[in-house]
Amino acid sequence: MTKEKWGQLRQRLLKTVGQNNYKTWIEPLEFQAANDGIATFEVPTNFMGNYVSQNFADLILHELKSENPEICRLNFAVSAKGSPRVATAPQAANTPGQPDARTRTGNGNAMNTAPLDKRFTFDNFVVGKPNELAHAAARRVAEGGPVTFNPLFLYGGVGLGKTHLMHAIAHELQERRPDLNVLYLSAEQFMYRFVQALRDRKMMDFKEIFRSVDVLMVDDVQFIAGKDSTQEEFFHTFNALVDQNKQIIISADRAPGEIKDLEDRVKSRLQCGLVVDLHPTDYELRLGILQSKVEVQRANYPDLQVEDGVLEFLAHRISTNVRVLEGALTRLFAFASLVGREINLELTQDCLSDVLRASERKITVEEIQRKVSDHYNIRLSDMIGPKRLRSYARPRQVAMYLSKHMTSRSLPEIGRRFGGRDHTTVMHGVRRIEELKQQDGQIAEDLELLRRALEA
Ligand SMILES: Nc1ncnc2c1ncn2[C@@H]1O[C@H](COP(=O)(O)OP(=O)(O)OP(=O)(O)O)[C@@H](O)[C@H]1O
Repeated sequence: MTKEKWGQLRQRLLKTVGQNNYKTWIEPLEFQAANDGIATFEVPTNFMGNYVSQNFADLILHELKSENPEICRLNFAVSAKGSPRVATAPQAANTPGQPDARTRTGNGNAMNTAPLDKRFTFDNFVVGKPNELAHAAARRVAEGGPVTFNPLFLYGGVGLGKTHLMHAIAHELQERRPDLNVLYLSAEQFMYRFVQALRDRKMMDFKEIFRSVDVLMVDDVQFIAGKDSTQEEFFHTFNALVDQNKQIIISADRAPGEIKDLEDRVKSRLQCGLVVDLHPTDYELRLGILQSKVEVQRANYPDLQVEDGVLEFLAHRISTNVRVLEGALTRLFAFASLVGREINLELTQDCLSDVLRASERKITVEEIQRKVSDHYNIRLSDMIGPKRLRSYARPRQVAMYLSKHMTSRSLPEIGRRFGGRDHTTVMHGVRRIEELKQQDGQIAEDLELLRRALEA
């Protein structure tokens, strides 16, 4: 393998990954060497190395193997050259430290932004596997350096920390780049301002304010779905800022492509930067968050002790979202302080019995069948019935797969609920989806979406 050969191979990747991904992630990789089956690339940042390794490693390996079948692993080494090279998506970057001539100083702008929560800082954000990529991307944008991905689109289920990260970016930018004009608001506020400007015939002012920010942050963008004029205005604002190479950060409860009633052109704009997902929390992350939030509670209740095992118990039992977890802890401290008792397992079960019961909610096979048939737009009776057409069989297999993984039902029990099918049919269906999940991005996306909807 030589650098020249890599130059040729990566052209093939351009076709597979598309222009935007190619420019952002593949082009900046500098091939160094291939030794002992390991191909080493130099990357401008750790973040880029991680992202490429998680998302494009298989494709890159596939191309490299066509040249040198011995290559079986990739290694990404951060460039020692210092300043990161900027991937050019979609415009050339600003030079850090040299604000654009149009930049207005300070944070005060004529538009009322949503107030930032002082607690939502990077220091208070606990990082684990499910949110590490979102956190790294947010940190990167918060440096206020060259615009590498525009927009940064953060999405995830309820209470997983999207707003926290957005505020953390805004706080950090205020600190590092006080010269930048940062505007944070919810999509609802965007719409409200827009409607107000229309009503007061102040559209020119509205446009002027939104087009003169350096960083625009819009939270919960799914809110503008179905609101045609607001979407239209948002689209123009978005384009104007991207044209000026101003950073845009968006959050939503789902991926751009999954937001119903959002115009295709808006979806496609939202997808053209970096889209990162905050995954549902795992046990370790929940425990980490609880430990960090206990410290906060201790400031209010310095005399209260938490017995060993309580946090582990909560992290196990409350897996819905971080907001619920946080609320449970606040309640626990308040309750313990009122009754003058130590926080132990018994008190926790007494005080939080309703929260714990709610978290025990069991997902049923019937619920899964309903959700899956809605998702694929087929009738429930066709999903359960005998028809073997692919358009029914695939959703049926998806529902079998989810039933196997999200309920405690055995294969024969699942079979019975699918029109009395044999357990081997269920097993075959589950295996088929397991295979497809690896090969077919659409199936993987459907599964993730359905799992989230069922867990919500
Ligand atoms: N990783 C984390 N570390 C510390 N706190 C967290 C973390 N994730 C979420 N939280 C806390 O959970 C609460 C809910 O988070 P946040 O409001 O950011 O969620 P969200 O994803 O914006 O939810 P929604 O979709 O409801 O707007 C906040 O108090 C936040 O500080």
